[in-house]
Amino acid sequence: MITFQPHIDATFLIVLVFPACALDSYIAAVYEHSVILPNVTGSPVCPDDALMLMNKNMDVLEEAIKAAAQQHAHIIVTPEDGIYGWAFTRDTIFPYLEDIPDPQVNWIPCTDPKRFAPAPVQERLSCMARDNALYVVANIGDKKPCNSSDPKCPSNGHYQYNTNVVFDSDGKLVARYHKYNLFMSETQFDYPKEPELVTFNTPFGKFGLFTCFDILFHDPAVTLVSELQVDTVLFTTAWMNVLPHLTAIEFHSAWAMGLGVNFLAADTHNTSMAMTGSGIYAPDGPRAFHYDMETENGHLLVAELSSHPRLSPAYPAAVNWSAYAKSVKRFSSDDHDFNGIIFFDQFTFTELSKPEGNLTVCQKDLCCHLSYRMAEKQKDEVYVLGAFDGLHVVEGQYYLQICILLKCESTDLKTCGQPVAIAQTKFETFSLSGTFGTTYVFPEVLVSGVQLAPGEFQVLSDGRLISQNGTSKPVLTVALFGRCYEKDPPQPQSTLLFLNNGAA
Ligand SMILES: CC(C)(CO)[C@@H](O)C(=O)NCCC(=O)NCCS
Repeated sequence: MITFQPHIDATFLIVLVFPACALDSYIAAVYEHSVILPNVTGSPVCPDDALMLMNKNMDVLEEAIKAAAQQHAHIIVTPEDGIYGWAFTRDTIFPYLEDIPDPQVNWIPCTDPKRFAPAPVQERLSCMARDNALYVVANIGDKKPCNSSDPKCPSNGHYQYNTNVVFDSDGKLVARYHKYNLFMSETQFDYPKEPELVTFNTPFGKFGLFTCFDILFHDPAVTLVSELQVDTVLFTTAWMNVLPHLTAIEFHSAWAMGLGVNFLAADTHNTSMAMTGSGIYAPDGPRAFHYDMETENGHLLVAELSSHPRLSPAYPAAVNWSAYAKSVKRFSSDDHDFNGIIFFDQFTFTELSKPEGNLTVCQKDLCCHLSYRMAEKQKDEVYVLGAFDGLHVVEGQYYLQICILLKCESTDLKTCGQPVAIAQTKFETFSLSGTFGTTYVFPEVLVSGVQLAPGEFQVLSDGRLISQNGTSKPVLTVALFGRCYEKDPPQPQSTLLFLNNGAA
């Protein structure tokens, strides 16, 4: 605090010389928001009605932001589509959009609201950040005028972008990111011509941001970490959970671990769309997470993180994901292999028929090895080990290599791979590995009730995902989710491609 005193005191000098002292750790908050949706209309509403709906959502976000500030949070992330929802056409979303300037203009909307007016949403978000003295991350819609000299200019004369914005603790706009990998239903938005690598520096580390479906692809997500070396990723999402391997908390925590970054994931909450699952994840495991399919309530998470997780002594040395698996021979024959489907992909499975054992299952270039011991083999539960090496083509195209241990939906082997949320079987130990042809592997562990198991498993430098003492809750899924980005079709994937290939 600068106090007005006639002499220059020590506090004043420190503030002058170190305007922001570096912090070794900071307090992060994410808010899972149960978004108030507009009525579905065929024609656009007027701007006042659009703002009224957005203000209702911002009323709720403001309470969460105040509560986070009371718990001394330095930054809070709020979800994708959290201010206006998602059921739009290009025309009906238009009244919800604002022209969001490049942050280089140095703008505090709260103190200078008319400079790029009309911008009531940016003004209010900026004031929430300023009044509560913390960074606020939100997802809103940007519109950018274009004209007929641009052959790609949409017919309404505007590009429309799904956009993350960040306001610092003075309320200044410090980052703007336009979503690149739009999900199939997002026909209301355009994608930017090139993926944007958006970062900003704070006294508590370097931050990068992207949105939802971006997490499945190389750009900008992987580049932000591997080349721009961000410490923490800010992630807004409206994630529709897919068991057994693509639930929000499971996949987002695995991405943080696989790439070795902090990851703040704020999910929209809407149980009818299977949207729930937010978290504060560090490279060595989750610090806080939330999954709730029982209520329609929002939920605030607050936890402390290291500002530079890669510098911490606990940070694991680089992992060679295939070292162990390539050094051993097959554990078991393929005599009892069978096929099954996980989320439209045909896996090769083999059953864990004994209470303990060593198994191998292969598909194409990928062999997966499992060593395990169950606490007790339950008669009414069946587990399998599975392998998949191929291009996933439904709701997007991306090349996968996956090793997975999962509980089948029933004792009928035909149900293996179908969603199941509850289990009874505890494992005393497991060790899973695979002969991956990629360095991008995300280690997943999901336990009964769709929960995470912080601190109950680890990755060894030879690529084994192990649990020495088992997890305290019964196992749903243990997986090594590998991504072979170089085998993907070109990015980004247009809506047209989804229309041609989208099954479901
Ligand atoms: C898990 C996944 C990828 C399976 O296809 C899918 O269910 C999913 O959550 N996709 C990302 C959703 C997204 O971008 N939402 C924003 C607009 S509604």
